[in-house]
Amino acid sequence: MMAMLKGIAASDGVAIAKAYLLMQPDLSFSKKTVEDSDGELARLNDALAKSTEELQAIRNKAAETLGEEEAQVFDAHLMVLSDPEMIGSIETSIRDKKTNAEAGLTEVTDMFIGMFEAMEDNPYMQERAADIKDVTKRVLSHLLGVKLPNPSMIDEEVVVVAHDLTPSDTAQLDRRFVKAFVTDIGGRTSHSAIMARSLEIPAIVGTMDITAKVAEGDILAVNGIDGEVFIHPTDEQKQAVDAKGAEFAAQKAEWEKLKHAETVTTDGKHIELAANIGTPKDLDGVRNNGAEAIGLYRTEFLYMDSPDFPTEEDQYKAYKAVLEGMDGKPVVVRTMDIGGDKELPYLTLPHEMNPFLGYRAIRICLAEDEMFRTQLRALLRASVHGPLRIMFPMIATLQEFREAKALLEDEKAKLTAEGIAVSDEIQVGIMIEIPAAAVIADKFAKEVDFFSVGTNDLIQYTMAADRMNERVSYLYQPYNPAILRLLKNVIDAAHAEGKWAGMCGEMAGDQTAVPLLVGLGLDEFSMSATSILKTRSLMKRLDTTKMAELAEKAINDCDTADEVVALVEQYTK
Ligand SMILES: C=C(OP(=O)(O)O)C(=O)O
Ligand SMILES: [Mg+2]
Repeated sequence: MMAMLKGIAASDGVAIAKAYLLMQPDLSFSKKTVEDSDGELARLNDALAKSTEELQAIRNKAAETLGEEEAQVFDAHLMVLSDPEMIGSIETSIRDKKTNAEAGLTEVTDMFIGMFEAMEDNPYMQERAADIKDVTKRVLSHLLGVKLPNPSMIDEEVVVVAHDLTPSDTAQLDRRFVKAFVTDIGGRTSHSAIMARSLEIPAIVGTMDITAKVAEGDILAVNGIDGEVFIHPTDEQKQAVDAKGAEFAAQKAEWEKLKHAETVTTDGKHIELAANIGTPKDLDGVRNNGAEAIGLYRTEFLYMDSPDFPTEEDQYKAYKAVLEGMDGKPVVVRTMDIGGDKELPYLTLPHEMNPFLGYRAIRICLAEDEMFRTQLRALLRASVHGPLRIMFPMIATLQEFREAKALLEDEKAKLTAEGIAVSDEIQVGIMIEIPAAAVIADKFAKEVDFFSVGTNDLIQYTMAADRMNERVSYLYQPYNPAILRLLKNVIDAAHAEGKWAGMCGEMAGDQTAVPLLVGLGLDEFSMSATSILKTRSLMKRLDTTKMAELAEKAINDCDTADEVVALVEQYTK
């Protein structure tokens, strides 16, 4: 029997290629007494040499594809490998204690890691501890003869199979070679899934156990449209997946024709279709998909792509590039939203039971106000290069908004006093992604210039269903009447104060949600660039009066999400 696994369809497209397991191998070993110390020392030297060679190759590849600065982290690893004090101590330990190389290595590196980690106030030493941990893993893998995965070194066509992919793993994937990825865990709004959609890499998440069912090199046929993966596919299964791919390509070609078209409903209402980006490099995709604006620039990726906090100048350059690249079209830049599933290697955050409910986004920014001020200054300086809209994430209370806005005003006043030009037209808004803010949207609407609803978080907080957890994905219900009522409250509150309401969560590009959102009067829809053209195609078939009736019925008459879906189908037939 050829196995078929179902998961959550996270990024459209199909692929047939062999599996590349991106998994941490088992690096456990037992400590042994070995009389032949010379033999163990030779094993150690061999593992050190192989690790050096491997790291040099990874370093060169990183310099080539990501730039010299990004490659520097590997220089730090190479330095650990050639540190005479550490290597000398490992050799002494192997010889004097007559242990195997694995035990000698970890005894010494554990000691250094413990010592550096204890220097809690010294970020430099914390980083050294992380470097030593990484290098120890690599040397151990050679001693044990197992493979450490290196996503950046993939140079043939593969389907990446992993338990989970972090956003930084995903950023390293080279789409020339990585034809798809499939994971055990995750949800449609995990950041790796969102990134797969912008990179146009077909993806399936939340299969539960693909890593237990697939071995390195197994052929996989991935249908990212329906969330199906075939292990050792038969010829018929391959043909079916290829046919699905061809059908999708034909549909994409149809949508392509709308690249320069206006987004207007059948009754002539214009709706702004915007794109979400993570870096200025995404601008090509934005232009190729005919976006009318940028509705969300997730600036935390600028921080994640950098070996240390990006300087004001680095940030200014990135924001300027995006504003200029959009050629006069509006750009919503969201201030840093680290935390949850997005981590910074150089910002040690406390380990938390519930990171999505913890220290993240604006909460960090208001506490680390110097870091925040740097970003605000960079944004204010960039504001002269195009219509900039600044947005604060994870706002729960009015105090937070006021405090953030006051810091912005303060930096603006300082820049002006220094004679540096700042635009007077900057709009300042917030993400609505915490139910508390959605409920008192009327209060916020008096003070902000706009709202952008972050449904990825708003749904998880409202339904108490982790957006990353496939086990509760059945509760992650964008069409639940509870969510629709919250959205109505937010949109109506904005309009009552003459403000605009947009949405930059994934729901904005969800084809079942779009008719409802048009009916609720949402002004701006921001989504992965790759969803724009199909959404434009859909909007051009909708009538706003009919959709308003649909939305009203969904909110007042439907009891469940399923009933809402059935109603949408009836209204869009
Ligand atoms: C757009 C959102 O922000 P992020 O996905 O980055 O949390 C959201 O929460 O909907
Ligand atoms: Mg969010």
